[in-house]
Amino acid sequence: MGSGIAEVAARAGLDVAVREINEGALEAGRKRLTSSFDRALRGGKISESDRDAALARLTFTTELEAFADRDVVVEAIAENERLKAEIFGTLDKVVTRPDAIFASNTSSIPIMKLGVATSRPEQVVGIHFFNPVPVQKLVEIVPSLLTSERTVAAAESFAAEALGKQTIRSTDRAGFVVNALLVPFLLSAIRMLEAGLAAADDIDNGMVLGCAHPMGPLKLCDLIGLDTIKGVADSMYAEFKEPLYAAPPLLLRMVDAGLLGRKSGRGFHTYTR
Ligand SMILES: CC(=O)CC(=O)SCCNC(=O)CCNC(=O)[C@H](O)C(C)(C)COP(=O)(O)OP(=O)(O)OC[C@H]1O[C@@H](n2cnc3c(N)ncnc32)[C@H](O)[C@@H]1OP(=O)(O)O
Repeated sequence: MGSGIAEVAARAGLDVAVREINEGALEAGRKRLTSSFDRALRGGKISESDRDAALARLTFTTELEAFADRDVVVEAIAENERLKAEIFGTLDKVVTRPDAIFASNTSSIPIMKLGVATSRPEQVVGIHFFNPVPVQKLVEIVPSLLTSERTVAAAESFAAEALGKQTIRSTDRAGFVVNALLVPFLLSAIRMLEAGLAAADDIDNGMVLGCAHPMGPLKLCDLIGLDTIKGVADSMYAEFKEPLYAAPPLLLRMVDAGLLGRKSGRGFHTYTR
């Protein structure tokens, strides 16, 4: 989702620094961004000169130090609490702006856990985007118990006024608003497939043609990434101990097998990249 967030911010006229863990990941991210810009160009959503201007506003780096002077930093790494807390601890040391906003795009990890990894928990907030970021209008704004009202207002203004998204506020509970409703539905679809009740295409067609969903639940799992679904389910299960949030064995096996959905070429469906 990081590339989608960077794209939306650059198209909105902001100066954006993108950091990836190594050169390979950086190149892959740059390619994703370029092809998404090209898609917007083909679809007539952006002119060639606006695309070039947006691309010129993006810088790519492997160094976290590039964020020293930033107003807003949005973390969008894998759903792993330990890694996210480590990144927030490092960002706290690296970002020199005293009033910077430290945001996480986490779907399910408590913002409080990330806030207390810094010396500035009042400046840490959830800014949660949805896939595909350039298309979905919603952003969830998630203050922790220690987030200041100034930070929440700045996060809302960043998402709504700067990026043109629509915001809702959520309490800092795993899953927030949308995933608390969506993830049990997606896990139910996986359990239905696992139980042999119906084929993947039939489950997907059922919800698309019967309930007018834009895509079926198994295709949506593939779009989000099966590792991400597992990470979100694990966080929600850890928080509430509700069986409906427990990742089904089929999901666990597919993640172990590297069948992660669109990004790996195969999940519940197969994709050509
Ligand atoms: C896990 C979490 O924490 C959070 C989450 O992300 S939960 C997931 C939330 N997302 C969803 O539920 C997605 C539901 N699905 C959809 O909205 C749609 O199926 C979809 C937008 C993904 C694709 O739509 P579609 O009609 O099947 O395909 P398509 O016609 O190719 O695309 C529709 C539009 O979206 C654009 N689009 C599709 N994928 C895109 C992408 N990856 N990037 C940019 N634009 C994209 C297309 O250009 C097209 O735009 P126009 O209508 O202006 O031409």
